[in-house]
Amino acid sequence: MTINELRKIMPWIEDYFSSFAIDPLQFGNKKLEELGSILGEDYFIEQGSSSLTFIDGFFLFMEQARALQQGSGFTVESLSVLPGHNKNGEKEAFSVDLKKGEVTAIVGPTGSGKSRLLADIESLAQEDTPTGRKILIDGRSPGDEERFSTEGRFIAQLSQNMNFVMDLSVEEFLTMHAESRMVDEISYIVKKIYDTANILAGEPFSRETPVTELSGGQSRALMIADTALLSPAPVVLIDEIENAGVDKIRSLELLISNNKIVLISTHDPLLALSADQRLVIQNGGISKLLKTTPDEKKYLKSLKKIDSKLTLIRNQLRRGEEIDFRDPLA
Ligand SMILES: Nc1ncnc2c1ncn2[C@@H]1O[C@H](COP(=O)(O)OP(=O)(O)OP(=O)(O)O)[C@@H](O)[C@H]1O
Repeated sequence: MTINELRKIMPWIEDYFSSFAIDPLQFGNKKLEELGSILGEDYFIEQGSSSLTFIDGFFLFMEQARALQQGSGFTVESLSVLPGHNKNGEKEAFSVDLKKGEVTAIVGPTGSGKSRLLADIESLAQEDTPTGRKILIDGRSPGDEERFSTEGRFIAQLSQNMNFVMDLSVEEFLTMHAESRMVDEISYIVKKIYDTANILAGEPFSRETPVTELSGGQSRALMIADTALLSPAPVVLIDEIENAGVDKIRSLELLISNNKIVLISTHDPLLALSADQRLVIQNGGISKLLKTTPDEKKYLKSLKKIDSKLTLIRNQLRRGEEIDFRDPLA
């Protein structure tokens, strides 16, 4: 195929050419293999490469881009947390298996070690963190490459503070992320994430807002929508969604609907009971694993009513209004 023909089916290959300072339009009717002799070996040596590496690299680039287009290529059926020890050095009693499509809440007093457990999973701990826990993916220990690679990471973490380091608008940020994921309909997915984030956020924001100017709740909402709709990561860790001023139940539903393994550290009864099960952490160690019972699920309905009433009052207070006492729950 000529370079023009290749560009037609894979427009993103232009990036590869530009990394060698080659303008593909200039050689559109040539074949890739001809570039070596047209430009000469010295040209490639000047670029710190060789014509052979240029050709080999092209095929590698194509393979990686294709893999990206088809998602991360990474599916995870289960994560296992093998016992470590609590803050007194006492061994945890059992290991925990987390499966695809399951939501697990992590509950326990302040300072008990909920964030530590999330951090162990995030770093795929191999007995090398303060808890001594070991994390297995689909029953096997991850290799160093999986643990330390910054590319194609399969765990997405939504932490309590979202700090953006780049001064881009919301639209530019989402477009850049969508481009890097090589999705086909960039403007469609950008709009979908933006609309969803605005539904989740307490206060709406515009596409032109610089990400660094978003409030805590708005940036959290943006990251939740982005993680649910664009990130291929099959594992999502959430640290205390409740303090962020986002619609927590909708956020959870959005993440669950994407068939991921979701772990959420929480002090919120509504979130804890929305999960399929909850891990109880005490003094740095996992002490219990409780399945959410049918009675608890039933109770969840009344909790939701109380919660929506609370949200209403919170919004009235925020808007500087007086509280409406007409509702029987008030
Ligand atoms: N098994 C352990 N061994 C040693 N240190 C631990 C262990 N588990 C947790 N810690 C440490 O205890 C401290 C508190 O833990 P962490 O921040 O995870 O608590 P938390 O439950 O998330 O608290 P909060 O609810 O306030 O966010 C951290 O410094 C953490 O590293």
